[in-house]
Amino acid sequence: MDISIIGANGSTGKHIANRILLERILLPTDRLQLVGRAKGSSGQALYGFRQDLKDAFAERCPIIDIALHPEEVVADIIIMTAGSTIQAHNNPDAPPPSRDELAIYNQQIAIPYAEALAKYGHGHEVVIVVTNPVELIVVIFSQRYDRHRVVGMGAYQDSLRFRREVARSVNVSREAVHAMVLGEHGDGIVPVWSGVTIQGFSDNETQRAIRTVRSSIKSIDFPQTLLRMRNEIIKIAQKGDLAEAFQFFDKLPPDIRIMVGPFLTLFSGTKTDIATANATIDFIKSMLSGKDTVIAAQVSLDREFMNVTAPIGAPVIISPKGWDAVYPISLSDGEQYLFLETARSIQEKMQVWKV
Ligand SMILES: NC(=O)c1ccc[n+]([C@@H]2O[C@H](COP(=O)([O-])OP(=O)(O)OC[C@H]3O[C@@H](n4cnc5c(N)ncnc54)[C@H](O)[C@@H]3O)[C@@H](O)[C@H]2O)c1
Repeated sequence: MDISIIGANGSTGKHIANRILLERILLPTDRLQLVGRAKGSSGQALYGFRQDLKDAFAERCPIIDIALHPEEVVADIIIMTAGSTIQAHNNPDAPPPSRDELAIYNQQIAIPYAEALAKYGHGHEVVIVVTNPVELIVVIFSQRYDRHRVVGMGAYQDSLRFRREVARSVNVSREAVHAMVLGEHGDGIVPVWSGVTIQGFSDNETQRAIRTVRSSIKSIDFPQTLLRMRNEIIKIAQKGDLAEAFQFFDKLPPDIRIMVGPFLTLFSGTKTDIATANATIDFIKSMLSGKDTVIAAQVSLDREFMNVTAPIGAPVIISPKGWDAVYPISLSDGEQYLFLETARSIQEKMQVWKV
């Protein structure tokens, strides 16, 4: 098996490469391809990065090659991590950072890779999209290549965060909580409270626990609550008191923490690259396990779920071929409303971004 990481010299790309080798996802006879751009420092730095990986993993290293042009990308699994990332700012009058700011720039990076894949690919590649805005980059690849072989990591990572935050609030381990986040990897997230199960809790106990910890009784109130709480915490972070901001964060409801956590991390001057690499590796392992696994991921829907046609986080069955089908979970009325509103908002953005 071959894996290609586009943007391998970036912080997320590097962590992913390291984890692939650490967890022996590739055998010494397999190939890892590190992809950078010919113009710019990353192309040069990849030669050094390859050397560092060889030093670290010696005979456990797969064959590592370097590609500096989109048409040279060849692999069974292509991980798209190239692109710019959002920056924190300290201007209280400016809107909070949003992944949407990256659209124009990252779109231009993704298109040549999607076109090269459509032209030179063997048709069996699976593309895992990490680059933001995830929905946009998923649609760019899906328009040019088999959409069932393109999946975005955002909803998967948000779901892992949701499980962890619920677990933290009810004092169990993340493994004991099953939960999904659908919708957008951004303000339009849809935490599916109606589907939460907690190992060791009866249905009644689960419902009681959820009522105690969730941010709003009704899903339709969630977006407003999220905006209000996020603005409050960003103000504290912009004052420069990150210790206080993280104390405030710990008291927030779990569905708010999913969204606020990455922003607060950004304001502290660091990134979410380790968690993202971890989620990507987790995802690849599930995909390669051969078992039909249901996960939340951004895919380009064509009416398979709630009659929506948009790139959006949906419950899908994944396999080594990508996503085979949507898994028909039922949502509460409020969650359905949120999901459809998010789909409408994503469709509007796609029109603005002209895809
Ligand atoms: N989905 C998620 O949960 C999640 C989490 C973290 C980051 N991200 C996204 O992943 C992307 C990368 O984030 P990062 O923190 O690693 O950024 P980074 O700036 O550290 O790395 C980006 C890399 O992309 C490379 N690059 C730029 N243009 C390229 C091109 N044309 N071809 C090949 N490589 C190119 C750069 O040289 C750089 O090495 C961003 O869009 C970020 O928003 C997503």
